[in-house]
Amino acid sequence: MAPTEAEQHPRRVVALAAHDASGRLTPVRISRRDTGDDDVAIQILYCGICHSDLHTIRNEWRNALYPVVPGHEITGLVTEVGKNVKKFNVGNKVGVGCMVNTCQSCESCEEGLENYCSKIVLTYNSQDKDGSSTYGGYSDMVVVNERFVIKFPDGMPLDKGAPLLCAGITVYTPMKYHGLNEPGKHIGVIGLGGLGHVAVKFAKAFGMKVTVISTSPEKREEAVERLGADAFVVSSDANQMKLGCSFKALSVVEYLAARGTMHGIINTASASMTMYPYVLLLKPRGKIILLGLPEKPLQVSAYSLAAGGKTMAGSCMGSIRDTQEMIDFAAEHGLTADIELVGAKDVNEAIERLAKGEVKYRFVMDVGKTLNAA
Ligand SMILES: NC(=O)C1=CN([C@@H]2O[C@H](COP(=O)(O)OP(=O)(O)OC[C@H]3O[C@@H](n4cnc5c(N)ncnc54)[C@H](OP(=O)(O)O)[C@@H]3O)[C@@H](O)[C@H]2O)C=CC1
Ligand SMILES: O=C/C=C/c1ccc(O)c(O)c1
Ligand SMILES: [Zn+2]
Ligand SMILES: [Zn+2]
Repeated sequence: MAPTEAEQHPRRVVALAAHDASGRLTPVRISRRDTGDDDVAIQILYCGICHSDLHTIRNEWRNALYPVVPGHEITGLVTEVGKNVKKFNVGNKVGVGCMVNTCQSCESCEEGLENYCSKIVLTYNSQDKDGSSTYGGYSDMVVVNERFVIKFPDGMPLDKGAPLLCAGITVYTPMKYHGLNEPGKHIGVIGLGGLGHVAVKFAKAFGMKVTVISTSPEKREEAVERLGADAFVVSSDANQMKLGCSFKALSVVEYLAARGTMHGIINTASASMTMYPYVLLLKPRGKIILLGLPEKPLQVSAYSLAAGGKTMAGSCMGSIRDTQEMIDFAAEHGLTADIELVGAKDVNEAIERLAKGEVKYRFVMDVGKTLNAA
C-alpha cells in the first residue's frame, strides 16, 4: 500500500502561509519529510523576503498553489544528515536558495545549469518528485537533498548573507555569462532594490564602472556614497511611469551623458516599463539582461535593438555550482546584503512596505528567534 502523506512527511513544522491572493500570511503547521539517506535537515535561522515571494503570494504570476509558504533565501544550521551525505556535518552553517530538486538528466542538468531544468522543483509553490507540495523558508526547518545545499564560508554571516541565495546569484549569473564582470567595463543597473543593490556591490567587486538607473531620486546619495556607484540617473517618478513616458522624465543631463556608454544593463525592476530609453544607454552590440519578472509585459522597440546590434536576454536564478562560487567570492570580498531584520509578527507589514519600495534594501526574517512566538 502507498504510504500516506503523514507517513511520508511526519514532521510537523511551524510556518507562515498565504491562503489567497490577499497574500496575508498567517501561522500554520506544515509537514516535512524525515531526513532521507541523501538529505540534510536544517534548522532555519533567517530567511530573506524576495519580491518574487510577493508576486507569488498575491498570485501576480497566476500560478499560486495555496497554501503558499514562501521563502527561498534560507540560512541556518545542519541538525541531521542522512547516511549517504558527504559534504555536510551536524552544526555546519548552510543555505538553500530557489530550487530543491531537478531531473539530473536533461541537457541543462548535464551542462551544470540545472536552474534551467524542465523538471525543476522550486523551493516553494512547486510539486516535489513524490507529489508533495514544497514549502519555503518562512518556517522552522526544512529537509533538502544535499545537492541543493550551499556551504556558508567562515565569515559569511547567516543574516546578511541570506539574500545572496536568490538576489545574489540572480545578478551574479548574467554578469558571469554575459561578460559583464570584467574590470573597466561599464554596467547599468535598473532598480535599486534587493537585486539591484547587490548587483552594484558585485560590479564594484569586479572592478567595473556602475551607473544606477532608478525611479527614486532619494536613493542617489547612498547609491554613490555607500554602495560605491559611479553615477546615478533618475529614470522617472512613479506617476510619469504609470503614463508610460519614462523617456521624457529621465534626468536629462545625466541621461544624455550616459547614452551609448554601457557594455551591459541588468534590469531588476519589479514593474513593467518601456525599454526604449534604456536600450539607448547601451554601446553598439551592448546587452540588456532582464531579471525582473513583472506581472505585465515590458514594451520593447525592435528598431532600438536592431539599430546598434544590441541583445536583449533573460536570466533566471543560477546553478548550484555558481551559487557556491558566488558565496565564496562574496565572502572573500566581504560582500553582503544591506538588510532590515524583521520579526515573524511583522512580516505582513514588511511585505506591504516591500510593495511600496520602502526597504533598504532587503528584509530578512529572524526566523530562529521569532517564528515560534508569532
Ligand atoms: N530572474 C530571476 O531569477 C529573479 C527575478 N526576480 C524578480 O526581480 C524583481 C526584483 O526583485 P527584488 O529586487 O527582490 O525587488 P525589490 O522590490 O527589492 O526591488 C525592485 C526595484 O524595482 C524598482 N521599481 C519598482 N517599481 C518600479 C517601476 N514602476 N518602474 C521602474 N522601477 C521600479 C525599484 O527601484 P528604484 O526605486 O531604484 O527605481 C525597486 O526597488 C522582481 O520582479 C522579482 O520577482 C527576483 C529574483 C530572481
Ligand atoms: O525569485 C526568484 C524567482 C525564481 C523563479 C521564478 C519563476 C520561475 O518559473 C522559476 O523557475 C524561478
Ligand atoms: Zn527570489
Ligand atoms: Zn533536468
